[in-house]
Amino acid sequence: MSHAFNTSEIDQLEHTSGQTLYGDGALVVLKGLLEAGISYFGGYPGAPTANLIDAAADAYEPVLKKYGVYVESSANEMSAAAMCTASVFAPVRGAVTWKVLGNGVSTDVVDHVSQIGPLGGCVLVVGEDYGVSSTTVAQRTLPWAMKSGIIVVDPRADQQLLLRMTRESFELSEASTSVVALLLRPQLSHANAQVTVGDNRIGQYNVISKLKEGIKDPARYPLPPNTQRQELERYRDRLPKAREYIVQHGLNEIFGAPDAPIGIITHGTVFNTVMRVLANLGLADEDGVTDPAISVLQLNVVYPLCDEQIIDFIKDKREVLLVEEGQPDLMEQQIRALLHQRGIATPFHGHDLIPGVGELVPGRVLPALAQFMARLLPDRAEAISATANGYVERQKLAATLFPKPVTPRPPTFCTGCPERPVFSMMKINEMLTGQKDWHATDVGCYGMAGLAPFHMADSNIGMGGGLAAATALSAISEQKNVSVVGDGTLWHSALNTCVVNGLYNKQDATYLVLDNKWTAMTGAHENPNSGPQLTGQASGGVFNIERTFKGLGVKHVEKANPYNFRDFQKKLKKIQADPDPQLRVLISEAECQLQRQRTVKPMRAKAIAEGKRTEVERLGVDEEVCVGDHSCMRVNGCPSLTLEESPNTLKTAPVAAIDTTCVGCGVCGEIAHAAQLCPSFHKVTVVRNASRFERFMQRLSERLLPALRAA
Ligand SMILES: O=C(O)C(=O)Cc1c[nH]c2ccccc12
Repeated sequence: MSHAFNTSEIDQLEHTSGQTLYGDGALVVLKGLLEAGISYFGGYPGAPTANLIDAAADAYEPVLKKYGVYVESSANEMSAAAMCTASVFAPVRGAVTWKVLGNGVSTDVVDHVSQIGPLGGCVLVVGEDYGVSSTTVAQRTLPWAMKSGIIVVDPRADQQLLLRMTRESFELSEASTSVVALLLRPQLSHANAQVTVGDNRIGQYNVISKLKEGIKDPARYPLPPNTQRQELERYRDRLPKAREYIVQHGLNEIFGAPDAPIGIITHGTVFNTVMRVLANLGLADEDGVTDPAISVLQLNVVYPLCDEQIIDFIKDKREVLLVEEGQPDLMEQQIRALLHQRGIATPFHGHDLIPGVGELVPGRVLPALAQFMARLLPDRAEAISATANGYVERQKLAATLFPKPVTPRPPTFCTGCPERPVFSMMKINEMLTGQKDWHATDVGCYGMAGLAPFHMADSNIGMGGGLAAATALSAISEQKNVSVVGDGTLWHSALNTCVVNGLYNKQDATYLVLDNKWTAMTGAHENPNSGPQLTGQASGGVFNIERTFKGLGVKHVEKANPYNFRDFQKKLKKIQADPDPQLRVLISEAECQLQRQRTVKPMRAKAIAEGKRTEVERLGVDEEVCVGDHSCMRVNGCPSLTLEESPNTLKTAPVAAIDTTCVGCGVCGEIAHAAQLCPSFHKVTVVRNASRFERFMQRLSERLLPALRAA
């Protein structure tokens, strides 16, 4: 199925040297991978590189297949990492992708690949997100990579450079027999730009032109005594070769005159923030040309650091400021140690001036940079401080221009989402019985149950670890455990981590499996449960959740449709009342509503255009009947359900109203009834291309109704 890219975008992947490509960072990286001549690509979706998986899926049939690239949607990050072994035992290039938190999932396998060292370029495209715009844990890839001898490429936000760095990552990997992590931050993956491309290459060995056999070399097995030798070679030979490549090929860049008296060192897309702030302070122009007093060393590779390059940059400067984002501040520690070791006395600043924790957005860098520059450029100090203060003042002023604080809009379940009724029911049960269960959830849409109006994700600890997070709690607490997992996370890792663990250790818990057929939260990706593979090819397995649980020996398995409130409620109560102290499973089965609408809407539009009769159901609220108690909303949170001023001036409370985005799932009406009998909800059937008889009846009632009202 189509993911995010249209045909004209994908066609550009075959553009040749000198032609252009317009697209987002994911498309640019995929072009770079083709220019590098990869033989395999895989990964597990996660923001901010889920769109790279989309691009590969959309490009598979028209492009990647022709180039003989093996493409897989890996079961999890560890599977993806394990695939990189192809580059260890054959001279083939390949790339895999995942988000920063996936580093941990992949670690054991990546550590082995990295220790032996790949023969063909091996690149991990990691979605870096220290600003947690799409992630739960603030984390840098750098410390993880350093402990495993993985090279880290962290390009500034410039798509042309990103294309080059994607290709160079493979060269760098081969030159140093090392794994390379190419950081793709949201500022790059989600920004569109035009780039000039190169020619694609076809890998020497691939799906079409196959390798005879892998290189069998017991001397490279990661077992002692090879292990100790590999560790020695990694630090004695391989990383120095990486440094050599980085310097010789100018992967790091200097902006401004290298002998300018004031130096700034930065990395990744933090560079763009620094340049923006310098421009705001009048110390650079909008094109990034800095004031003659300032030069900037941009590290597009943050590990390994190239000692001589850094020393050369710093040694004759008056002062240098390192603008490093986040913790641990490993770049700062390394540079400080290096300066100390070489006896270089240039005053060096870092997190003593720059905020040490959190994303370095312009507003946080500006005061620090202004203070640093004003001190070093006394003749311009007044102007710099005035500009900086002006920004701060204007920010304060802007805040006062809003009459009230802006209403917070936490993310929530989509209109018609089949997961909402499950939490509504549990919330209503809690209200009616006063019994508060412990809800250990996982990573997925259902994690949003932790937000208003449910507050029902008591622990949300890592992908695939939800139920397991409650094993000790189940044993040492009197509270009942009701844990929740989605189908995507179940097949990613929870099946082993939670289910096998819970059954083996006889955990007393109710496990709710929200089976919506998609890895929905990443932007609707295929998982074993969805049917075909990401590439559209048929899957080789049967992934039946109910049978899987029964096969593992779960005695009590129930399955229900969450839109059928009464039946679901009955089964939920039954399973919770089961006194047997072991794992009980309730599967909630209904397709992700967004995905369903993506199939249903075009079909409906076609039917309407063909003059066929169609029906759409919508819910409505009778504003005269609604008393404004909002029981329909309090345990709901549907984005289509909102408030309107009451038409009745005697009723002061705003009434409930449903907008036209309603998909007619009926949950709000059910909730209103379950929470308190509510007569104001009604269902409307919108009929298109109505039959003659229907139109006749409509005209008749239009004529009769006024007469009846008058009577
Ligand atoms: O939707 C996302 O981007 C996620 O956070 C999902 C996800 C994918 N792989 C992971 C590994 C650890 C934690 C979360 C994820």
